[in-house]
Amino acid sequence: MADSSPLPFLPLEVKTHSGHAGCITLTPTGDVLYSPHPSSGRGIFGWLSGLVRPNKKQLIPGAHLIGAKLETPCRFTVWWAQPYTSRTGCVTKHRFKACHSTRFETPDTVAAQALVEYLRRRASWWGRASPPHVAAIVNPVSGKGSAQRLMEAQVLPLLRDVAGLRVTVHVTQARMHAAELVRGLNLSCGSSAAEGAAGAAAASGSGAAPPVDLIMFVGGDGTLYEGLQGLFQRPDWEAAVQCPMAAVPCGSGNGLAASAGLWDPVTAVVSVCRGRTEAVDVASVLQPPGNRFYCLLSVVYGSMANLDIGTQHLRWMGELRFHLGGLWEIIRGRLYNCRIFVLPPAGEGAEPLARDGNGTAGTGAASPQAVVITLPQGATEDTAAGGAGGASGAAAASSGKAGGGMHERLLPARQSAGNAGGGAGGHVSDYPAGPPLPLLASLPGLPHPLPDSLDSLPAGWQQLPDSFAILGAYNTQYLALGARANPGGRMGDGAWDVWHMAADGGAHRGKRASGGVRARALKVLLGIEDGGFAKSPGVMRTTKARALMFEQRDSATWTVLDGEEVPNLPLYLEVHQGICRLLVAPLFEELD
Ligand SMILES: Nc1ncnc2c1ncn2[C@@H]1O[C@H](COP(=O)(O)OP(=O)(O)OP(=O)(O)O)[C@@H](O)[C@H]1O
Repeated sequence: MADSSPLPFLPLEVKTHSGHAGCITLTPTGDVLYSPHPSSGRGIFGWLSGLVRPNKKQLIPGAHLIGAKLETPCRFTVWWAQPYTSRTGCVTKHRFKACHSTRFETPDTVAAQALVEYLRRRASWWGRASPPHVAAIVNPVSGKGSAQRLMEAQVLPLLRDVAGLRVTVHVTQARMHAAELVRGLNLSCGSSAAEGAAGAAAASGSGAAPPVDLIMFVGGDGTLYEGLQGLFQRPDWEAAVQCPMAAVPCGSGNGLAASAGLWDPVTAVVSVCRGRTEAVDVASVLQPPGNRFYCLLSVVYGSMANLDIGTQHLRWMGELRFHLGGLWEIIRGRLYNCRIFVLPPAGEGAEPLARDGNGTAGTGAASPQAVVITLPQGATEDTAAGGAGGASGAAAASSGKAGGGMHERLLPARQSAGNAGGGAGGHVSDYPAGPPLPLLASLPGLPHPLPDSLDSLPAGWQQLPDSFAILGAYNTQYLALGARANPGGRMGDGAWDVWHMAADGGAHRGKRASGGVRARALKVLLGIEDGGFAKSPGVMRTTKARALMFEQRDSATWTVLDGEEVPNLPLYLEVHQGICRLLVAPLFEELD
């Protein structure tokens, strides 16, 4: 942090707000030092006030600086981020709070301005000469509805007034508005498409907006998910995906923020100032007849979906709703049917499964399951379907419910070109263009419905059991601030982790989970906050997947991408390794 360049405005003579005189300098190691002059108080009153408020040296470590705030042309405070830790089970969370010095006054307004800008540039401008431009997309209804207040009370004052960053605030007006806003941004790493510039100008209500260096989502995971759709819909998506994204936790779950170490809004702001990013995988998800979604957090089904979508009416509770939903699932104890095939990374096999004579994966190797959920509206357990016929019934029911309407508006559905190679899901060429899908493209067609066995699939694919208590595919470690559902996961390793608690075969092929399964599900619930459940052998299994095919065969639940419901149709997922950049905390580390 040492700075050898001459700083003509230093040392700067100042007075503290209590009237003591002193000077501000920089130490050789880059720390900001305020040193009071001896006997600098104003006569007897200064001496007395010195007793009450000792006029001491203040040393602000350069490594912790975030900037300075100019309150008037001649008054300013110096700000830094104080590191502290909190602990959840075995996880140590590195966090920051924002602190500021006493208020300094100087008649030399030019020097004050120069010092403030110097400190901001050195601390928070990512080594640039001019401040980065942050586009903040704020969802006013996420979480308990306090995102906009947090933005105005905590985030904006620090980012704009202390760090000196350029911040453009866009408040979402409706569902999917975040996608529209991202499509319209003029990104510094995107093309200067007229559409982008015009959109940004319109969105901000001003003239031409400067190019955006970071897209910051102030809300929950759903807000970022919607923004991600917009990013990949841009004609310049190949360049645009290089623009880092940040998740400021103001939603209910905030799994992405947690997975990046942004535990609270202030820690997120400090992380923006530090500007550390990591490459993260994003998965393309294809759904017939022509929809393509992008997600970077999770695909969940059954109990994990129900505890999220089934508790939307409890949104006012914040994250507590997920725990209550999970508990309810355990009490009800239900198993869910689906069909799932995974393609593990080369050299890695899926969990060994018993096979019957015709190559179908059996369920004998898996152990009991857990539990479940709040049923989708109008669904009863009796409507749960176990076969392909049931799947189409479920799909029909869901298409009435989810309708795909929101998504189809976003990603206009195209009619499949046909059964290319025999799959009614079509071929990848029938879906919107985007990042290449070599694994799915190598299939003769996207099978719809999914086959009963591996026989028609190329070598390498594996089949998982078809009845689960818990099933989720995760990219990141956290699903919510208090749910480390994927301990040890790596969000840039090119594979997603499929966690499953499968039915036990025979006696447990019905819809009810056994007592043993409920007990294991309870272990998951109790140990999910820090991921401790994974240390108990046999509670859940995990399989890595570069691609997967999934079909819902139970109408009593939902399929959910990054916390957002998608139509009840087969989905085909392929991971794009490290395709996007995510802002992470300064001390970010993915734990084993
Ligand atoms: N102005 C708005 N009015 C109504 N809904 C909106 C508006 N802006 C965004 N939304 C919707 O709000 C929903 C919830 O947002 P988000 O997912 O960010 O919060 P959350 O569900 O509380 O958090 P998490 O996903 O982390 O659990 C999203 O599905 C989004 O479509």
